[in-house]
Order: sequence, then structure tokens, then C-alpha cells
Amino acid sequence: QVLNRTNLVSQITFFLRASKTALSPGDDREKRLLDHVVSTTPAGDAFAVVQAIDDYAWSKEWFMNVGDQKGKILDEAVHNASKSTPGPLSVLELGTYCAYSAIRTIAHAPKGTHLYTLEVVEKTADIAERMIAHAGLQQQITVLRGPLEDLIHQDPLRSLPPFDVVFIDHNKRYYVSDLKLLMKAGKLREGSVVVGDNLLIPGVPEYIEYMNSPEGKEAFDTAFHDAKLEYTWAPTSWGFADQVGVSVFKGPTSMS
Ligand SMILES: C[S@@+](CC[C@H](N)C(=O)[O-])C[C@H]1O[C@@H](n2cnc3c(N)ncnc32)[C@H](O)[C@@H]1O
Repeated sequence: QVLNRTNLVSQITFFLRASKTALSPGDDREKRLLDHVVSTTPAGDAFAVVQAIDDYAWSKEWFMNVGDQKGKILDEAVHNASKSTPGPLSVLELGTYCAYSAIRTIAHAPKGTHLYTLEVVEKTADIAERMIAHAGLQQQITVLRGPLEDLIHQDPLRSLPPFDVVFIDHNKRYYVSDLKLLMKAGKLREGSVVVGDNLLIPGVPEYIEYMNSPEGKEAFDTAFHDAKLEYTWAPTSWGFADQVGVSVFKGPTSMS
């Protein structure tokens, strides 16, 4: 069962009004999602939590999670990072929302991997922490409240070594500046994998431009993966085509 076209379009329109900030719409749908997950899945089963979130988002209400389709690109990026870095990974996520991608990433990452995820909306961070606790991943996922420009100067981020994987999925306005902040702070090392979501919808043209610029190409090898906007099944005819960027950091450059 999937949401019908009218329902889906109206729900996505509702979300895209807040597209520049990607802040939650404030209609308590995140709480309804949490209640659904807690009441339909056993505690401590991360894969069941991910599946329940996908089922709910496909059939009941639309959510701005990375989703099951683009999620596979993220899973593969994590998998590739773990091939070059045996053992547990260190992951940074910008944009927690309901912790779907955080839980999904840990479920697919090597044992012992730790993920730090940043969220600026307190109410959303509360929901995420409860979702993470239900999935039994409190030891592996740390929710940090605030923007990167503040938290980068505080522990734990300040004293952490470079991340193996960075997932950028927050306010579209800060994709490039936050990426540069991470490079400047030495939080990327040669081989770090940076994944950027929603490059076409809501759209982050300046991120695509940066990755295609001489500066971006000197610092990163980027592949742009065509994808469908989360929880939609007809991308081209309805204009719901999206793209996910997967960039491998080549190491500090003269410009970074
Ligand atoms: C698209 S959602 C993240 C979805 C999540 N990564 C997933 O796939 O499950 C974007 C989230 O970023 C948060 N956000 C917006 N601006 C932010 C910022 N500057 N730093 C961190 N989070 C931010 C929003 O409140 C929202 O919860």
C-alpha cells in the first residue's frame, strides 16, 4: 500500500515549504512515527525499526528521511569505507531528524562503529533519542544538539580524530560551508567518504557546483547517483528526481 498521488503531493508540498531549512513541519507527525515504531517493533531490533519507519512513511505519512531507496546508496558508501578501513568506523551526520539514517547506518556498519549526529531542533532531537533507545543503539549513536559551527569547537567533536564517513543531510544553505569547516578543522582524512543527500530536491546547486569546481575536484573524487526522492515511486514525470553525491576526500589541498 502506498500513499495516493494527491495525498503524497500535498504532504511533500507541506514539507518543501520548509525546504531551505529542512526543519520539521511541527504537526507532531514525528511523534506519531515514534509511537508507531515503539508499538509495532521489539525493543533492540534496529533492522525492524528501519523497516517499520519505511512502511509507515510509504503508507501513512511522508517523511524527509533518506528513505529505503537512497538509503541503499548510503549503505554502500559505508560498506566501501569499511573496505578501506577495517574495523569500526567513526561517522558524523549533519541532520538527525527522527534518527532513521543514523539507525540504518549503524545497522549496516561494522560492529563497534560510532555515529555522532547533529540536530538543531530540540523536540526533534528528543524524538530521535527515544527512537535510538528503542533500537537499542544508545551506546553507538550520540545525538549532539546544535549547529556544527558551534559544536566543532566543543568536545566531543573538538577532540575526535577525522571521521571515516560524513553524511550531510541538514539545512541546504550550510552544506558547502559545513563541509569546508570540517576540512579546515582536520575532521576529514585521505579516504574519508562524504555523502550529500537531496542534491536535486529540494536541491543544493552550490554543493554540486563546488564538487565540480577545480577546488572541489582537487579535494574530492565525486560520483553523483541518480535517485528518487524518498518515498516516491514516479520521479521523472512528476519532477521528483533526486541525486546523492558520494565524494572521497583526497587529502588536504593548498585551498583547504
Ligand atoms: C532531511 S532531515 C534529516 C533526515 C535524516 N538524516 C534521515 O535520513 O533520517 C534534516 C534535519 O536537519 C535538521 N537541521 C536543520 N538545520 C540544521 C543544522 N544547521 N544542523 C543540524 N541539523 C539541522 C532539521 O531540523 C531536520 O531534522
